[in-house]
Amino acid sequence: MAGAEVENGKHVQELVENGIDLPNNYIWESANFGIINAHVPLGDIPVIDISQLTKSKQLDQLQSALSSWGFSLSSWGCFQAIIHGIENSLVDEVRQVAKEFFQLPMTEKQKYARKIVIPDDKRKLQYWPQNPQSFRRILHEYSAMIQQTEKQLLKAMARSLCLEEDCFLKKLGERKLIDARFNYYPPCPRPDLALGIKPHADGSAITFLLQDKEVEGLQVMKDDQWFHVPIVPYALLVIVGDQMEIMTNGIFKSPVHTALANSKKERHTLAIFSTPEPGIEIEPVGELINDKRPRLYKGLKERWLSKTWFFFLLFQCVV
Ligand SMILES: O=C(O)CCC(=O)C(=O)O
Ligand SMILES: [Fe+2]
Repeated sequence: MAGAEVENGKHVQELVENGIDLPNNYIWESANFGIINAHVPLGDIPVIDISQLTKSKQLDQLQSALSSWGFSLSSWGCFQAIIHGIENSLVDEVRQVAKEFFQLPMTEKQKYARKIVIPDDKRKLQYWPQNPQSFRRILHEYSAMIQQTEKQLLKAMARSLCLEEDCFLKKLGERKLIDARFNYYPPCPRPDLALGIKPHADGSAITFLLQDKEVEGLQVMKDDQWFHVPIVPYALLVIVGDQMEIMTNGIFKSPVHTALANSKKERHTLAIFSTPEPGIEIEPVGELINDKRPRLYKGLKERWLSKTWFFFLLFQCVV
């Protein structure tokens, strides 16, 4: 599914191509999240070697990156995964086809536009671009690798909470979904006024975010303060999603994050969202509910309220 904000029938990419100034309804105003600030402190986001998650040191790192116990100890809810088993060459290929896709004429991109992509029992290959030609092969390989990493990670996350290692995997169901969203942020005439992506928490169980190789823009909120997320070459930013927050009864928090636009440079990112099997209602793990920690649900996080400066492409990869 290709998706975008549309202004007078034009996508933001076309607004940029036609040299149109920022329309008023792209101006970001929020009572809750304040003004756009490109100069926030650098976040000390943990960097974790995924290949070592069987070791207790890395498991402790994982726990401290993700676990918030009560009010005294808060966590990032995300970390930079390195040595994740996905070859740098494949990551480069993914970036390359994403760039090529967004450079195609709008009419070509719109061939893949769908209002909704309903989960089915097979990959929705017909909605995946055939142009660039290697797009399908590369996305297929990449999503298969991500699935392996995800499995390893979900087990480690469970172990870090002293839970049976398959417990999250079981809760998400045998037919959980993997969605891939290619985000494209064209240069924006007023990045001080319009956001790339508005503050939100992901509705997934976990998200694997491949950041742009060079152009920064992501900010994450911790203790009510925004932090800038650095680019770690070839790392995947693993972000706790709302479903994981629910499964862990609020011990792992899904962090609010946002992406700024850039006045000169375009920016590409790829978010892979792992979500529960459709129809499954996610509940907290029983062992994480007790007298000290009653069953806790966070309400829905801030939803998408105003228009944002990006263009995306969403695919269902694996079921
Ligand atoms: O592009 C980014 O840096 C963030 C993307 C994101 O948060 C999302 O797609 O949910
Ligand atoms: Fe997100």
